[in-house]
Amino acid sequence: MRDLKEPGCRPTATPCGCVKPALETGNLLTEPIGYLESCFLTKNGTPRQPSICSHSRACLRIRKSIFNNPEHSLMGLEQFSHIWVLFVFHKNGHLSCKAKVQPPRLNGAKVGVFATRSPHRPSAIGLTLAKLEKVEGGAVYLSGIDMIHGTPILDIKPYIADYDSPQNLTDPLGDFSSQNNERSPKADSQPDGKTESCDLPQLSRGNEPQPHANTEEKKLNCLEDRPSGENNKKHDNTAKVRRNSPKCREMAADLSSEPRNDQSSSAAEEKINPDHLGKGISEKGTARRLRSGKEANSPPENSVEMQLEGPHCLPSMADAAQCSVVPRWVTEAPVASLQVRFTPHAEMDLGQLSPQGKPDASQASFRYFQSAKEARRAIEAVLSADPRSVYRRKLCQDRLYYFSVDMAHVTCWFGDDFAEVLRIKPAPEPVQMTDPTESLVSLGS
Ligand SMILES: C[S@@+](CC[C@H](N)C(=O)[O-])C[C@H]1O[C@@H](n2cnc3c(N)ncnc32)[C@H](O)[C@@H]1O
Repeated sequence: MRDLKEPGCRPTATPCGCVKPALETGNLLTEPIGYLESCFLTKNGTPRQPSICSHSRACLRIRKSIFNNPEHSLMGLEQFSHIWVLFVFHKNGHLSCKAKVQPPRLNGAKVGVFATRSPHRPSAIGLTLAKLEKVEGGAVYLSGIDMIHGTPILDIKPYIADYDSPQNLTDPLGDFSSQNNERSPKADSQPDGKTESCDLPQLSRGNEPQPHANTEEKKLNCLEDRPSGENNKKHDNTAKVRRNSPKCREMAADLSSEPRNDQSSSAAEEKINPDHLGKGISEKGTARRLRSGKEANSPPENSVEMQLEGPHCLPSMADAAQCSVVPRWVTEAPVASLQVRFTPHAEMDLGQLSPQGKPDASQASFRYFQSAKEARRAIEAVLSADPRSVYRRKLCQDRLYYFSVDMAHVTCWFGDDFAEVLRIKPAPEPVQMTDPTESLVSLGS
């Protein structure tokens, strides 16, 4: 095998005397294709993964400095339902070099940064799967996002289930479709020309294509290998619940993390024993969480390691190649979803924020949400996933929490298993997106 030498930081000279292009060394200076206009104004209250808040919305306008005719670069994209968005965590404050981080889902326990979706990573690059609402000229309209207003976008690519979802690569024995004696077409054509890839159309699904659902399905295929008929039956029911609930998708999604905070409590010192990081399909725990958020809350924080033990399904590497596997600490993390309630005052406040397009002179109006009801749903989704950092959750539990989504500036507080919205005021105007003259983004340190 050829020796791969560390390329070092400096560009090298080629025989012709030119400087070796940055692409060769990977030391990229790249230019954002655009800056996101997002309903989330600050990091506070921005969901940790796109699946948490399907009502969240954003717009990306391709910059004219990238393509003279931005609309040309988007031709054909409208035929896809979802796109990958690559972006820079530009509000991290500094570049992070912590090898271990503390995902909020693990409530203080640490894990390697590359095993998480933490924004704090050596190359501050984020990857989000967003729903493509529409393409209009040189602009792309998205929903289900987890990026803040002004985020520099490096690239977008279509989501193609056949390429991007491991279970679409093979069709192992024991999958649901064969069990039901129905062969499912790989792709269903939709009237609008979009192609929706779904292996299991006979199972009930939400209103919108759910790329994440495929991952769940493959996990279930693994579980089918379990010998007990009873288990299989249970799992069958679970499968249906999981597909129908957006919460299911959210659970596996929340792997974001915070940089280690030395002020945090001793629980933050909890470490995950690598021996316990077994890859397992955590059907049981997931079902338990779905049945009762409170129940899921019950294991004490220091039982994280215990929960990592005893996987229900330990696929071999061959199995793993056929299905998407996540460790149990992702699906069985000790942080449950919260109940969300609004005080009468907050309800009244919300009613006073008028929907977009029908502004009352005396009222603020939403830019991204179509109604106060939609805004309410978004606020509920954000809060039920508990957007607080581990530090805030543990040491500042009784402090008020603020965040802004679209035109709503929300004040709330948290109890043990609930979040209560106290006030909703008009948020400050977001910064207008203008094309900066200097926009080269240096990736990494
Ligand atoms: C955990 S990251 C996950 C992002 C992406 N889905 C991924 O997996 O790479 C999402 C969090 O990053 C933070 N965030 C979003 N946009 C950001 C930006 N432009 N700069 C810094 N932090 C950002 C928000 O606090 C949000 O909750």
